[in-house]
Amino acid sequence: MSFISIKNVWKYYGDNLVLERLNLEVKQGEFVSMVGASGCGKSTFLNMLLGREQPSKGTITLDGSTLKDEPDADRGIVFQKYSVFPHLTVLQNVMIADEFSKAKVVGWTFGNSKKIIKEKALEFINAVGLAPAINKYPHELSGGMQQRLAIAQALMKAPKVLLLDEPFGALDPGIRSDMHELIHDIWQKNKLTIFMVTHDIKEGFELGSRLWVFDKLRDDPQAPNAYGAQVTFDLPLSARANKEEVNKMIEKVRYN
Ligand SMILES: Nc1ncnc2c1ncn2[C@@H]1O[C@H](COP(=O)(O)OP(=O)(O)OP(=O)(O)O)[C@@H](O)[C@H]1O
Repeated sequence: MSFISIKNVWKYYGDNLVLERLNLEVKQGEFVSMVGASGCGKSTFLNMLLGREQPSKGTITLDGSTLKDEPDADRGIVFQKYSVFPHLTVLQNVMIADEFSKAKVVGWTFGNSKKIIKEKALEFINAVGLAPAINKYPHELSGGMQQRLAIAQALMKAPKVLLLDEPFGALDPGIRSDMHELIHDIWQKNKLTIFMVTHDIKEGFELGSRLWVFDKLRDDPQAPNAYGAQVTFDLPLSARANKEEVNKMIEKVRYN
């Protein structure tokens, strides 16, 4: 049985058919890069995986169960725009990700529970290289550091699936390549299943173990909302393909 199973999924917003006939199986530990034209439904697809949107037709199952219709600890998400709280320090921002889930009954965590959360937070802060900045506020951090903080927050809940919506789009090229190393290490060490939307096809090839291209197979200019996008390419990628291989594959996707 696949870890994530997408069976005949369609998504409409009103009369607008965004996605159609999605049939995909994903194994645990895969890193799926997703590319496609602007507006073709990539974020909509991520939102369905997160449980923030529901398929209009079809089913998505995780570990054999239909996805819960709201986000839960199984699935963490990192957006391009940083989701950190401006009035909290780095340490507080990471701790709060866990405190929210533990605080439902008592209102706030204290004592031993807080100590455990702090130790866990420090571990993730360390893993994303923010140890020297634990007492800094987000406005004192660079864009790359803020994105590292958002990743540490997402990892705090030990998600099985990490959803990345253009996580590095706002970063300078040098910082981007550091972030690529970081996310690659996190993926391998935590045996995560990752779905990443990117506009940078090269980034998609370099990071993913599989690449999906979203596109419309049918398009009617008179009725632009009549057909939805599908996954028109599903390419397995060797882990960290070399540059020459990446360039060849990019050409293949462009000219088909
Ligand atoms: N909540 C919503 N209500 C109505 N329509 C929506 C909603 N969310 C998305 N859409 C529509 O669904 C289509 C796909 O949008 P989506 O954001 O998923 O595309 P995308 O591929 O992620 O685009 P981009 O690459 O520009 O981020 C668009 O036509 C958009 O207007």
